[in-house]
Amino acid sequence: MYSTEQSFTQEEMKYLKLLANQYKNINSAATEVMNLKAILNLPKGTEHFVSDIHGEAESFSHVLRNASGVIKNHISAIFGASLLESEKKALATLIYYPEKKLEMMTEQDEDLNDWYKITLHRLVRICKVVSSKYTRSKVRKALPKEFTYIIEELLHEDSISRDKEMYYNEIIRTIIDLDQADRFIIALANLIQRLAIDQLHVIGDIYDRGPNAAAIMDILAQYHSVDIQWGNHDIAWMGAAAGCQALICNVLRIQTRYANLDTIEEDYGINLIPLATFAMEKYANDPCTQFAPKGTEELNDKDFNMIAKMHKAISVLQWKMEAQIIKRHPEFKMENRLLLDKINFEKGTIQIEGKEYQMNDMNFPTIDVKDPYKLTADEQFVMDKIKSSFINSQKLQEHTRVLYSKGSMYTIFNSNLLFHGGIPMNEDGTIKTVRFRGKKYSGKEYLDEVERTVREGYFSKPHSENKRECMDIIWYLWCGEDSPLFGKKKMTTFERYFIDDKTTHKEVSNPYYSLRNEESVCKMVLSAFGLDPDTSHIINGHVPVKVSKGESPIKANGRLFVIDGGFAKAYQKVTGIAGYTLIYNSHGLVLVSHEPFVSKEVAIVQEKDILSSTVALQYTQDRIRVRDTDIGKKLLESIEELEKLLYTYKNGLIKEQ
Ligand SMILES: O=P(O)(O)OC[C@H]1O[C@](O)(COP(=O)(O)O)[C@@H](O)[C@@H]1O
Ligand SMILES: [Mn+2]
Repeated sequence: MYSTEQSFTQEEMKYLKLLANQYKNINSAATEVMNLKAILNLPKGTEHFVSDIHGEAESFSHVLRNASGVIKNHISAIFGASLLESEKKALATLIYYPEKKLEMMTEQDEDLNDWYKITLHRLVRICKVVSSKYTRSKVRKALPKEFTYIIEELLHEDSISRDKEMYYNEIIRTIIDLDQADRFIIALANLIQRLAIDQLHVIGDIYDRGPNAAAIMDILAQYHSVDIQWGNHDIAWMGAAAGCQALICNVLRIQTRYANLDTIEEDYGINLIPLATFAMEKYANDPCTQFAPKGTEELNDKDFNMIAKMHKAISVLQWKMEAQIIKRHPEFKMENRLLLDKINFEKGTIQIEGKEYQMNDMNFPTIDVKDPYKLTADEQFVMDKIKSSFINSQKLQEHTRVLYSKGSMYTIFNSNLLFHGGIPMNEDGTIKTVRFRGKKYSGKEYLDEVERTVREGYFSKPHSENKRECMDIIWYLWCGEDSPLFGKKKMTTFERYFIDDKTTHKEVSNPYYSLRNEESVCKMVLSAFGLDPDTSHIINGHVPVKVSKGESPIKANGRLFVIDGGFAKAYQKVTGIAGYTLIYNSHGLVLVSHEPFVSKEVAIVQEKDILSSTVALQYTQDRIRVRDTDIGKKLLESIEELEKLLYTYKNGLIKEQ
């Protein structure tokens, strides 16, 4: 509170007068202070962290539906021993997949009235618990329009008096009598899912490898509250959508490598006929063995062969387009990635960093030995066509804008520092100073500057020199040594296709990836981002945690978590599990590991959840309240301003309106 000597600067008075327009008198300012103080005491909302989804929309959607175990925990806490395990499972599945589960119930052809009654009662009980963390107004905003009134009545009924209980039962009976039970159950199930998670964090790599990145983007686009930290694969798509040709080739190369042409053609409406025709003609008699697509049990021979040819054609085009960027930017120091001119076309070998290697394939019909990076007229035609399709794909551009508006290089949220890859560091454990666009930056400033450039690359004037420059930098972020999103000495794509000697495939990681095991290093990074090193955490994705080899996702004495456990099916052999997610609720942090997701059908029919285990990391006795969160800090500031306003009213400095 403020003493009578309290005086305000002119600036403050100006601000308080503006505030007085919103809170016109003592009563309204006082009411707001009381409301805000009440919010401060609510338990902190639940945060959900996922990473490296890599196109696996079905597993991702399942993990969102079960909120990494949050819903199951609510069911157990509410019903305890009063329900059989099988009943709890059935209830959980109903909440995750209400439409499908109801369809199955109706097929059973029994009288469902009792089931409806019991189920509706149970769902309302769960709704009461999940909504108790929020203000009434926030819950109201989440309610489905058509049932707002009834749900509010049910949520706030306390069954103390018999009258009330009768009223409550009456509502439920009416819902059933009017054949509205299905609709109502679906609405309640969705509401529970919606309220179970307050904030979703996606720590990068939504795209590539898996079949359905576009579906994931659709889910994220309409999710109630999400932030995204860009991954190297996302940035590649963002650059491609901006029109960077080298990245367009890269994303097409990966789509053909994993035989995911549907994402390109069906989801994004990008016409691949020019590439297919070109590839079929140029590689007519080439089996393109090294370019056989992966995970293709369902493909017929004809498609398989065509995709392999497209894969090779676009890869060669990629190396040509990349060479143009590398030559434009000596400061990228990527000349060692110029490999087409190191091929000895007579001997069938290649010279890399002073050593000669055997090439396993020497059929390069589009490469002019004298000028290996020059595009043939046909290649230029294909490139132009594809580029125009990327730029003009409405859906791709929509999704890219979601990545821009909800995404960033890093996010600081409730004392956690979230980023996909790493902070470039030196061997000695110091943060590396990087020359970027002519100036020197390190750590947070470097990431901020990179982020600004990524935005410029997409939003600045089409066809301008500046846009091209920024798009080149976006390409660098995909595969450059000092890219915080990539962070390896080089990306050995060419070597992986053409050289059998595996020593050439090695991609050496930046020292960050081993240094982050040390608590002191993580604390230093946290401090560099303005966070309290003793209570904050770093959360990363990007590098699959090799659980089967005994690696732990918890590093640096609990200061850092890596939650890339392998949503990507192609990587589950390496990790041994199907992904980690993290939950941060009002009790603390919980790490959840997942088993491979078989299919939606199995999840529903067998009522199979894929949670394999949960580890409570840092659990507090006292519940974490909104006052302890970032939002809480903002609310405390607002309360302080309102108290100043109250003071001005009470001391005649500002008139009530
Ligand atoms: O396993 P794939 O699809 O062949 O991709 C390998 C490439 O992917 C990368 O690992 C980058 O992808 P991630 O960000 O998923 O690790 C490169 O370093 C590597 O060259
Ligand atoms: Mn990655």
